[in-house]
Amino acid sequence: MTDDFVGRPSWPRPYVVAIAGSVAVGKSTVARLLRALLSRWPDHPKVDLVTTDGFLFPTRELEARGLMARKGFPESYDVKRMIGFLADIRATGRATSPVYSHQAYDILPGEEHVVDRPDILIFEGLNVLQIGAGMERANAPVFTASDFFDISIYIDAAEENIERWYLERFMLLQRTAFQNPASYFHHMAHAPFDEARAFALQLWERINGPNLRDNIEPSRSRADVILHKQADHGVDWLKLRRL
Ligand SMILES: Nc1ncnc2c1ncn2[C@@H]1O[C@H](COP(=O)(O)OP(=O)(O)O)[C@@H](O)[C@H]1O
Ligand SMILES: CC(C)(COP(=O)(O)O)[C@@H](O)C(=O)NCCC(=O)O
Repeated sequence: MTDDFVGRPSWPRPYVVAIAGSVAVGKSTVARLLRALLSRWPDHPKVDLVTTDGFLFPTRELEARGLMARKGFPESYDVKRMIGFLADIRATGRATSPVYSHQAYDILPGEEHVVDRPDILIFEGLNVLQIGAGMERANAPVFTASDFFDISIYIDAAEENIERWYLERFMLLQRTAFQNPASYFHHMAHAPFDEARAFALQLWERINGPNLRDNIEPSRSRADVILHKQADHGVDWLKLRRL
């Protein structure tokens, strides 16, 4: 009755789990594992997973704004659309998100991921705990993504390990995904090891490393849970802020 009066949904809304952390720290691995584990619980079988790379501006837009070397930085995301997505999930349990392809290195035109009343939504991305630039300004956002989370988990590790995981993943992709002529990095498919590694190191040193230090790590203290990984990906400690 009260819910009818204030216009809240009378069905149980999705429980939203946010997963944050650096590029290559293991967010998608943890998210997929969590999804598989939670799906097994008999009382909430429907678990959906959405990644925030779907809310990156398309390459065309990033190029127009001079942001191709700032991919993953706060200004490279359509934050308004992302908050709108989360607000729709809260209000109706249903929403659609654009789809990003690592192969195309771009948003896929015309494709969307439809979320339809899951019991649990895992919302994964390096920016989920960021509060947006210019909070002091008159046009400061009314909501931040965290307003829509039931629990948030920050995956943490020493930067030297994350950088190594990034380089290892790049070298693995060179032997596999980059071999596909449709891959954005196909020009690296046959590069000698040292050249490919130097290329990946530049991406880390110019984009992902600075983004970790300037924007991602500063959001860590907002997480409910910090899960710290050691060099072999094993979790050596876990901190709970509040539950
Ligand atoms: N538990 C793990 N054991 C072994 N390798 C892992 C583990 N977690 C992540 N990795 C590897 O580390 C790299 C980064 O993980 P990924 O989940 O892709 O990170 P993110 O989504 O944060 O960019 C990948 O190459 C992945 O295979
Ligand atoms: C799309 C991303 C911002 C998101 O990274 P993710 O959280 O999926 O690992 C990142 O993969 C990226 O493209 N960074 C820019 C530099 C690079 O190509 O690594």
